[in-house]
Amino acid sequence: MNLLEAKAVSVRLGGRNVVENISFSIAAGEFVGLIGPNGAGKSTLLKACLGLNNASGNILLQDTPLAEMSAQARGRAVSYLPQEHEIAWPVSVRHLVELGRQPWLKADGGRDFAGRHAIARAIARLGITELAERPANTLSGGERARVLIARALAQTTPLLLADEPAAGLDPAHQIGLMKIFRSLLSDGHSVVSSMHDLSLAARWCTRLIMIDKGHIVADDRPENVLTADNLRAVYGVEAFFAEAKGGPVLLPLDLYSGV
Ligand SMILES: Nc1ncnc2c1ncn2[C@@H]1O[C@H](COP(=O)(O)OP(=O)(O)OP(=O)(O)O)[C@@H](O)[C@H]1O
Repeated sequence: MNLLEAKAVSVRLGGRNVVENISFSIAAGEFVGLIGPNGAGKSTLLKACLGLNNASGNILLQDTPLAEMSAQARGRAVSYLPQEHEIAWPVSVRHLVELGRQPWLKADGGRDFAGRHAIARAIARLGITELAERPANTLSGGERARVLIARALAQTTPLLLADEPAAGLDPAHQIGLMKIFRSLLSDGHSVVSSMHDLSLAARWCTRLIMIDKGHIVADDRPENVLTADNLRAVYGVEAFFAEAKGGPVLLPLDLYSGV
């Protein structure tokens, strides 16, 4: 069973196809990096997989068409970390993380025992125990990002779709986040995450889907996607590649001159 299947998905915005005829599937135990330049269609594709925009084609979550699922069933199948980290209200960090349990709350008001564990685990994993009683709208950008990741993890879904989750995190927290995502795979969970840091993508993802102008240009193991040719053609950059003891290193060095 696939956790997610996208079949011929297109999204039309502002009079043009921003995502065009994209198909892919996500099995259990994958960490898929969604990469591509600004405006390539990554966020739009993630939103289409959640039913958040007016997409054509078919999306299936665990073999069930998204369109036939209740909001609660969707919330139990997939969690989402949006690119925007706006928190308008002075709710406590703990309460914000607790909101991740919404799809699991019982209509009879019965206690969500699994939820208590999930919330505590998510708070510990993201290292935000000290922040738990703080109003979430007073946090720094990186702290806010970690709180929202904790909320998504508290949802305990088999699939997490994350839109640039590493943006705004310092290097230690970026690596910590990559390790958390990788640790989810051993439970059969999967993560699909848009990302701009190609070194993180090369090192931590099990697979990369490279998008350009609304199309998939490569979908394979990181080393087969992050080639000099693809980086020139899609990003217009020349990059330095090396193999360090801890994994691959990829550093964009200059603009590709096209000669
Ligand atoms: N509501 C909208 N109306 C018109 N065009 C839109 C709308 N939303 C997004 N777009 C356009 O669709 C294209 C894809 O946007 P999207 O946010 O999916 O890109 P992205 O790959 O996530 O980019 P980034 O890396 O900059 O976050 C962009 O050119 C964007 O300007």
